[in-house]
Amino acid sequence: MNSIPNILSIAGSDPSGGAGIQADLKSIAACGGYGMSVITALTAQNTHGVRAVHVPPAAFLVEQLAAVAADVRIDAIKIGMLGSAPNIDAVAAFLREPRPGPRPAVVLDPVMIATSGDRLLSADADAALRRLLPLADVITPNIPELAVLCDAHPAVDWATAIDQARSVAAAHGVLVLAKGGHLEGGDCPDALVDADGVLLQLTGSRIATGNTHGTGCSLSSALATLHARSGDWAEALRSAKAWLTGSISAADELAVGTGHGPVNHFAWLWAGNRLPGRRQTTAAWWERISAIREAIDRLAFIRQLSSGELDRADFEDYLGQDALYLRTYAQALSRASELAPTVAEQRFWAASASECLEDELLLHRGRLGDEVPEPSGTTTAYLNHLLASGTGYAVLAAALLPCFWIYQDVGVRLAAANHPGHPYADWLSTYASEQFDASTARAIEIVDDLLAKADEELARGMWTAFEASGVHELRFFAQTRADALIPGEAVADSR
Ligand SMILES: Nc1ncnc2c1ncn2[C@@H]1O[C@H](COP(=O)(O)OP(=O)(O)O)[C@@H](O)[C@H]1O
Ligand SMILES: Cc1ncc(COP(=O)(O)OP(=O)(O)O)c(N)n1
Repeated sequence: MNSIPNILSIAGSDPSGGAGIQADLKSIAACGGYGMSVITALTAQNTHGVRAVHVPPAAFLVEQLAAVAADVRIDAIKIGMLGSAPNIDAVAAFLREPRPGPRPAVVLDPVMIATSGDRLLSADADAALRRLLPLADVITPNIPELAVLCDAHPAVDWATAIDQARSVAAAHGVLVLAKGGHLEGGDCPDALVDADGVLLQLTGSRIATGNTHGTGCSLSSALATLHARSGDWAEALRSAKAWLTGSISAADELAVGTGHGPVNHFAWLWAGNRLPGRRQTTAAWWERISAIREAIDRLAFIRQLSSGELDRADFEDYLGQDALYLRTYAQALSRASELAPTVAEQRFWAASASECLEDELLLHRGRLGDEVPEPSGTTTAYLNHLLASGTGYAVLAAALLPCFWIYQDVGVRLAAANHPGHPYADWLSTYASEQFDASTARAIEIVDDLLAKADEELARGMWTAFEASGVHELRFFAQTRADALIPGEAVADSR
């Protein structure tokens, strides 16, 4: 079970290790992620400032992005120094590309000028950067960058900074993290702001140190990583700020350069602090059972049903087991209705049970007559698993979900393969159902809500029930003669 999110940093290199991708990779690791870095620009800088900047052709940035995305699941993206307008456009195109799986959250640190005063974005790139802003979920400008984004003078007080953040959020449809690092005074507040105002404000005391090189890079990477773990911006910001404060407090323990030195990224962990646990979501579960889903798609039964080559006797075997399955599955749905804490959820499960029995009558009896086969060992094992999960609502809901979700997902491809002369045209036409799509979405929503409220032990139990049902789905589809695979082997191959 993989609980370490993959975080992609798209940023420039700081050879002194305090800012840029070097800071990003340290921050991602310190906050519990696996860091990857696509490099936009090389700087020659140290703790005193930037001596030179080299921006390679945007085509090479495109190559790097494509190589990573072709192979690695990306759970979140942090964007830092982009250097040039062509680089910005290349990143915008990458973010717009459709790809399978949940969309990664994007944190954009609109790096323009280093605290040392050196430019890190070419002067002609401001317009391109504005076009990129709406593709991010959160942007993290410092006070001077915020001023550029709203064509105003840099704020000299916190209230003005918040006003500017609100106007940028409204103009670009993005959350803005306003940061107080560049203000005078003993406080160092940060606030998450949307078009309507402050969503969350965190106060903090200014730590008396000159070693704050790379704090912006570090904070934005930490935010992306912690959001990938928790799924919640407010929670991610609280944890990121606590971690960064610890890292700034311990910055003077390092002896790196004689200027404006870096923060101590691992001090917080070395002091024995623990990261918050990763919050689970059904989207992540769905990813984790991708091998099971792919194995289902590879089954001869599915492929032959899709092409129309499936032997009629194999089809009838499947229908017989499906009819038996649906009867007891309806009991498990009714049990969920009995356990549901709200009337809305009670009604949802009860309606699903009723639809399931109607399907059994309409779809199966019409084709099979009154002949009811014996349940196979595979069918019995799946049903026993569902009935045994009925001791608690959350675990039962998680166990029921794959039957909605996998059936709907496989059904999309089967329905697409249908055509007027298809030998199983009437059966395949039952797969494209907007009503079933809506029920699947509702079941996902219910299980996600339950997961958000579950403690670690319950979440583990829910995942175990969900994964087991995924395996039972595979075995169920694999049980006809069409598949030479022994179901146990198919499952072993898929995990
Ligand atoms: N001396 C400091 N003490 C505590 N927190 C600081 C200090 N300097 C910066 N921070 C925090 O570091 C983060 C980055 O802030 P800021 O310096 O405003 O951005 P940037 O590094 O992008 O210029 C913010 O969370 C800010 O509150
Ligand atoms: C390569 C590179 N990227 C970004 C920055 C700017 O760093 P930031 O975290 O905004 O902090 P300061 O060091 O400017 O306070 C950089 N210097 N180099």
